[in-house]
Amino acid sequence: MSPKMLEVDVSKTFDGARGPVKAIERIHFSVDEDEFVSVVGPSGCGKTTLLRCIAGLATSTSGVTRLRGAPVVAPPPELAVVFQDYARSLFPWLTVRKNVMLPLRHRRDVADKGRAASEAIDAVGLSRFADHYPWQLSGGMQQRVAIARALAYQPKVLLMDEPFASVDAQTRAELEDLVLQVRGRFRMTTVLVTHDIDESVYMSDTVVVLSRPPSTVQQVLSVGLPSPRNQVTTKELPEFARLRTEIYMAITGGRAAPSSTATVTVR
Ligand SMILES: Nc1ncnc2c1ncn2[C@@H]1O[C@H](COP(=O)(O)OP(=O)(O)OP(=O)(O)O)[C@@H](O)[C@H]1O
Repeated sequence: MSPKMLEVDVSKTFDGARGPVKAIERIHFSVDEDEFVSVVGPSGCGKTTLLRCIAGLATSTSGVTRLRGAPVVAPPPELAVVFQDYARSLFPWLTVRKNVMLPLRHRRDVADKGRAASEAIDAVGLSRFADHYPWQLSGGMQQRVAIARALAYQPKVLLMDEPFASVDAQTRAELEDLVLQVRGRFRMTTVLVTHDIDESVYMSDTVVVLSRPPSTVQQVLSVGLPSPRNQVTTKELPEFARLRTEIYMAITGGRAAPSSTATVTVR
């Protein structure tokens, strides 16, 4: 049997000022090729720490993450990360095109780097702005640039840490749909960390629900909603409401379920 695209097994204890801080007891789950997995959980349960360990940007205290069977000990070349803070992840003195091309300098296997950058910029709808600087763009457009940069890199695995948290609700919905479109086109395995339960259901094939810290995997839910997803009709489906309620109940330990219309965010 061929290995999973990602086999995540992370435990993490930090050296705090007042002794060890056990952030992650043990988080263990796997991700198939081309699968879209969201990770949700209560505030401070270690979502960012988990993503950093999967990306090889931090080391697990015990356990190991495997990418196609190989242990991740440093950031693997076939993996890209989109962070929440687009303002800090883009270089203000470089144009959109140059920002997008920057990581490609390490990719000897991408023959036509200019074309890869143009295709990614086009995919996020920013062709007209390729020669603009980030500070000439809105927040949502800057986050599109960060997504384009990850796409141009042509990663096998895309990790995203709260990528839409800093933009307004309408832009957020647009970016969610953009990621769903390009994910299919670029054939990527994707792991999304989010506070937003609705977003996790809307975007994913699978939702991994974490417990309070020191965190473990509390529940893994398959999302069988039809694709392509639609911001209105998908969210009206009874199955969407059932899943969001189940996740909400798991995270809050059974407090009253949300109404069917409010967006559910866990902080
Ligand atoms: N470098 C560090 N040193 C000590 N403790 C840390 C460090 N980084 C994170 N922690 C602790 O580990 C726990 C998990 O933090 P993390 O940021 O991964 O959680 P999170 O789920 O992403 O948080 P949020 O929901 O607020 O985004 C927290 O208790 C945090 O204080």
